[in-house]
Amino acid sequence: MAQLRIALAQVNPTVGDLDGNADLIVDWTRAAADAGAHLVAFPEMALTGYPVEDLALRPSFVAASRRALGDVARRLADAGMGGVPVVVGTLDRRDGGRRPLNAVAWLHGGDVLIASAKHHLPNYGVFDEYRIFESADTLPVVRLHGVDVATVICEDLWQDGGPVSVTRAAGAGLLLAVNASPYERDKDDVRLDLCAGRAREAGCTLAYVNMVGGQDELVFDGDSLIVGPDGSPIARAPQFVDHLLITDLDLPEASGDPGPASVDAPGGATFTVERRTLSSSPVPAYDPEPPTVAEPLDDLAEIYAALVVGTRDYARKNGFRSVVLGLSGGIDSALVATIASDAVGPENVHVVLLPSRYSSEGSVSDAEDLVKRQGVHSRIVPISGMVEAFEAELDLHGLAAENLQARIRANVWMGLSNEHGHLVLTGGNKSELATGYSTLYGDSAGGFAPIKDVFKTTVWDLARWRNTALAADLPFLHPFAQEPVPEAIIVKEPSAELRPGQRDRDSLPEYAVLDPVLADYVERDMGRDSLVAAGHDAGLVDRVVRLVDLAEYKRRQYPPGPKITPKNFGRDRRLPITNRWRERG
Ligand SMILES: Nc1ncnc2c1ncn2[C@@H]1O[C@H](COP(=O)(O)OP(=O)(O)OC[C@H]2O[C@@H]([n+]3cccc(C(=O)O)c3)[C@H](O)[C@@H]2O)[C@@H](O)[C@H]1O
Ligand SMILES: Nc1ncnc2c1ncn2[C@@H]1O[C@H](COP(=O)(O)OP(=O)(O)OP(=O)(O)O)[C@@H](O)[C@H]1O
Ligand SMILES: NC(=O)CC[C@H](N)C(=O)O
Repeated sequence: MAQLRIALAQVNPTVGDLDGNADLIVDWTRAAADAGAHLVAFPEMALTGYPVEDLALRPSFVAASRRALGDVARRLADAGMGGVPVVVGTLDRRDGGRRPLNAVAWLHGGDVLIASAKHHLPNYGVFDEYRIFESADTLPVVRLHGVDVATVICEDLWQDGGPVSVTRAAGAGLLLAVNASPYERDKDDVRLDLCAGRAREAGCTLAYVNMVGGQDELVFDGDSLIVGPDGSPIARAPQFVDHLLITDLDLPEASGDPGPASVDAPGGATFTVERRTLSSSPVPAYDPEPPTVAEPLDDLAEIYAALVVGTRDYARKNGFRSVVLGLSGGIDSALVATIASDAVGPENVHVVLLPSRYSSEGSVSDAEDLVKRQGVHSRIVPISGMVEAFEAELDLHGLAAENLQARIRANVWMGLSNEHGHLVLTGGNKSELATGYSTLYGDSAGGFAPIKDVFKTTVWDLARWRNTALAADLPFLHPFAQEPVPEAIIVKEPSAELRPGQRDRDSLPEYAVLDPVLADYVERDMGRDSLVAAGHDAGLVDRVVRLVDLAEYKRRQYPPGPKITPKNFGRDRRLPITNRWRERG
């Protein structure tokens, strides 16, 4: 056996920021080298950020990415780190290739030593990789201190018959997977099982490095890990934070046999095994450090973390230091304000209380209680006068007059955003987006929507969870002196307060009944008959399905927000707006 100290760099790159990401790679390699690592691995497309979407189709970006990779290799060597091999995901192109490659490169001694590319291109859910990349059939195997290390890229683990299926025959002693695997609820357990199964298939230890941070509607949770050849966990990084996972591994030494130059995979592809040797003699024995094994977060903690990180990184990476939102005294805007305080700090959160003639007493007093608890900036802008002026000029009645209030509120947020440079946060939840229960250009206006993928029942759960959570539970929670969400806001009946006595339940089924139907229809794509067969009331199903189908046009105009479920409204669910298909009984 040979000893190797592996560093998995769970970093947060920014899409398109080649210079900033290059600095990240150099800085983290330095930290890994200082910790005595023999190999440092960065996530999939760490140099470009992920996903680059159609930027990959722009020759200027591909060329700049290729130049940046060579520059990083030279910078590492110039800084005295050329002796530590660095494995990094990047964007590449084959001479004469039709499309670019989602690639992984080994940097060593100032050079780009070897570059291979992803075989399985995910093209479902939020992914569009067939559109932008071409697939490759190579398995790189690099001999490092006597251990043969093979590399694969993210989706290559998720599909059968790819490079993992030939790793055992290629004789690898360590399989290194570089990933950009977005968060969704419970995915950490799925990934652990997946890695365990692939380690057993490959017959060797598997090291999995994932990205962390937010990119538009995706949030990467990190959760990098290492499992042994029998699938048993060896090391695990904490979720949602930058982390250098350093682990000492005992790995089998490569045999003298040069191994096959190509291997047929069970699915029919033939993989070329591209071999290089960096050093064939083992590292002298040293005292290994105990591995880090972080506990995964529980369900509500990880959802909340995803919402905070998604909001924080959207604001930061788009140049916003502060946010503004309407605070109504209802639970949705209360939770969004709390997420915002955790994401950018209460000193950078500006809330506006916009009472109308229909606002309840608690609308202002409960909102003010939250302002006091969290220490955010607030102002009151009564809207009755603006509404009356508008009504008088336009002669609006009924729903048109009701919606006017929501639109005037949105004008206030956008005005303050234009004036002070705040990002406007939008308060709609997934139950509202699903049923179209929001006003176009009114409460649905804004730049980023932190809870758009969170069903209303989970909104309440998260508010309760946050009131009990301590800064020790998650490193980025603000240490409020008291519970940040007033109990009065959590227990009150939901209402848009656009007309006297309006309650959500006059327009929608109770959320406890609605949300399970929505989960089955929206996230599991069940048709009308399957929904009824699953036990949902037939009348309720017909009503809900109709509301969802008719609201597609509203969703298409909704701001982006963090994905936390298996199917979000956004890249995950693409339906025609003009659509006469109706689910019928
Ligand atoms: N297929 C299509 N493609 C493009 N546009 C389409 C369209 N169909 C209608 N439209 C447009 O959409 C308009 C109707 O949508 P919209 O103006 O939103 O109005 P609408 O959906 O009729 O009313 C908003 C509803 O949201 C409720 N709500 C719930 C929670 C909070 C709030 C709040 O504001 O705080 C509101 C409110 O009580 C009311 O029931 C039509 O007048 C038309 O202009
Ligand atoms: N009186 C108000 N002052 C400030 N903002 C408001 C007011 N009323 C509504 N809004 C804005 O419009 C959004 C939509 O209102 P909606 O009633 O759907 O949500 P909510 O009041 O936060 O929660 P709930 O639905 O539980 O009452 C709010 O989140 C808030 O941003
Ligand atoms: N970047 C990828 O290839 C990600 C795809 C993979 N199924 C995941 O979600 O982890």
